[in-house]
Amino acid sequence: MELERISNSQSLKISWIKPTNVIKGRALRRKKVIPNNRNNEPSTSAVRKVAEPSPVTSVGFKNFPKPTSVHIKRKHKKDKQKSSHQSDADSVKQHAVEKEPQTYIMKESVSERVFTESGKKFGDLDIHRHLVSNLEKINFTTLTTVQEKVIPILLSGKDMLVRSQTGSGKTLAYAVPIIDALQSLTPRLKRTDGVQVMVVVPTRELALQTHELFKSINTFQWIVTSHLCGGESRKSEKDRLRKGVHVLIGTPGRLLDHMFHTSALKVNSVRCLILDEADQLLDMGFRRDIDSLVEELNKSKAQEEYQPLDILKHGHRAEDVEETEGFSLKNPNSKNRQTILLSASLSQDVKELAEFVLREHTFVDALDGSESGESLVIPDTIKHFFIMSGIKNRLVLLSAMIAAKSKQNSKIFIFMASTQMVEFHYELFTNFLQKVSVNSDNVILDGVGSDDDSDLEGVLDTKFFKLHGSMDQKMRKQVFTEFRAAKSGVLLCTDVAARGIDVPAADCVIQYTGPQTDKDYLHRVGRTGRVGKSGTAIIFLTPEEEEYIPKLGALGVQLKRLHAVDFLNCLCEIMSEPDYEKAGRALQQHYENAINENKNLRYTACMAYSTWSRFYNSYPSKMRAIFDFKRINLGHYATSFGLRYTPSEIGKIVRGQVENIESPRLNQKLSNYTDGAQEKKKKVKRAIGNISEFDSGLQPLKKKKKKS
Ligand SMILES: Nc1ncnc2c1ncn2[C@@H]1O[C@H](COP(=O)(O)OP(=O)(O)OP(=O)(O)O)[C@@H](O)[C@H]1O
Repeated sequence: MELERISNSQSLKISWIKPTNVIKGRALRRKKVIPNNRNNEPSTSAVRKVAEPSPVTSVGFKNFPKPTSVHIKRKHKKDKQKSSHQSDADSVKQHAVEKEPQTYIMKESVSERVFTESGKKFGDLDIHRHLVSNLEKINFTTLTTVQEKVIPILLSGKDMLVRSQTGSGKTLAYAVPIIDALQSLTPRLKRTDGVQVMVVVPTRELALQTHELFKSINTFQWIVTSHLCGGESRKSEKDRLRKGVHVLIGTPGRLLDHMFHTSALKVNSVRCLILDEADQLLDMGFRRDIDSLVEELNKSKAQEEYQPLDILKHGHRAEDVEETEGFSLKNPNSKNRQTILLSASLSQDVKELAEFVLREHTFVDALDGSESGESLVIPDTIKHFFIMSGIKNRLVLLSAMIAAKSKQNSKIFIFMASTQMVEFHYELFTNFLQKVSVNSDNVILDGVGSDDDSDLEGVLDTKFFKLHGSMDQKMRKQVFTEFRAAKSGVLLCTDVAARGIDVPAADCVIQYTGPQTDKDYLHRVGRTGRVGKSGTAIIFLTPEEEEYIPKLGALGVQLKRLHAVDFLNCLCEIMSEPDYEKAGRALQQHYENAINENKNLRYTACMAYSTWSRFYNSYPSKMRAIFDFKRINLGHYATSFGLRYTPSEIGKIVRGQVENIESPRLNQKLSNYTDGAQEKKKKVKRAIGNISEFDSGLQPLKKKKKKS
């Protein structure tokens, strides 16, 4: 794949295999599984670097913009030689006037159009007019490309494999024809008729979200929709099922659980099975559950053929019914079940699943012309950026970015490696960033835990949310619903929020920890730029990880560079410090002090660091050359968790061997201040009492001139 270096923005598409557009029947034959993309990955050496190595400074925030500042003790010899000639003279300010950022782009890139030129409307479809008017009421008037292609085929009763980019409206593409088909059944559906449509999705949030969409478009009160997703009381779920459900949405485990253990769940009349987000279902290891689910549906269907209910309903036994070629949702006599598989990417696994669950099927690709195939397409409304900083500065840089984005009323997803990492940053930001405040003498006052919180006002006009798999279901539901409804906010999350989740107003995705696979990158960024809206995706990289830029470039994702200084400036206001470097250092110090003084926060930080390092150590082999655990400086990473301990000391704390290490190492490079809680409290008190004499450590904050 030939790459060239350009500096403008273009649309993007990843294409691994020569594409075809619509393949009828069993075109996708089972093949020997070849690890995804192995042979097509470009040699990184064939791709020119994003920026020439810049000289390094090892002091504080001056090394923010140095993409190649590499000071790692455990580095390989070769690398050492390479970096030894780099001088230590660069600075943020110098960097700010650097020439235009460079980007990589695949020579031929195409994009998927969300809406077609035809401008076809829901009103043009042969569906119930009440359904159309309700869709229009909730602002669904024009069909998206995938809807235009999928709805007629779905209504014709064929099995289908659908590939379309994130945020292209796949859910509505099946929800509309399903509701229309169910409303048209005669005699009208009764509660006792059992489940007619089963929708399988990978996560609880997605089950909830999909159900909400069904509820919002369903104007026919006799059609009952519901969702099962685990984490809720099984009893209340059973009660719901006993009353009768027609469209049942759920995660594979919970659906199977009820199919085996809830006699009231009647699945022998399932007419349509939807497997949504198929790539994620497989990535999450649900293949066996899906196989069992399909087998269970088949078994109950076979039993149904001899049940008297069938004779009562249709006046004859199912075995007497002439089997129609191709199932129709609208045909009550059909013995076939229609199955639809939807995915944003087509991996070999997805194709194999398609072969297992689909009968003679149609392949629908939302890309125009014959340019589709085994590809993963990202909306071209998303602009991709990377930001590179020294490892030690990551925490402050993220804080600065949050501050800058919250000024713009952004709605942001921030992806992190682990549950504990999300918990830690949530605690830290809500208590020590959002409430960080300085008094009239420009001395930092802590958030939680300070003697007098009354002076503190939130300095960030944003709300923090957290979402990860270890939260209980009620909480997850609440957070998800609140974040969706919020006008702006910051969601700290694990990959549990990476796929399928639809937060329409989300305009920014930040990947604070790199993705484990390229596909994860694409799904994460797919949380923004939905249905034609614009979005920004930013990935944090360290100099050691810079090879990820050309790797993504080779896949058609062009990354532009962002500069730390643009965000750090926002800290000046928060920290009341005109010099952004000093403001950054002060914030890091503020965090470190808070963590040092607060036992619980300290332990959470240690856990976060520990789980992050396990995550980093478990990158799949294909990514390990870039995210290489052996090359990173773990001590610097400890600093980025606000910890003053060495990695081995952190290990002891996590294992419960010690609660605290008495004299934690001082972060000399970031710290200009004296350490210690007592000392700091004294200083704050002196400042409050208008004592002008400060310890030299606090001088940076004192320097600022009084506002007139
Ligand atoms: N025809 C339409 N007109 C306007 N908005 C639409 C239309 N169809 C869907 N949407 C909106 O687009 C957003 C994305 O839809 P949806 O979640 O179905 O996308 P998706 O393709 O399933 O994405 P992902 O692959 O990330 O799950 C939703 O907010 C949905 O309400």
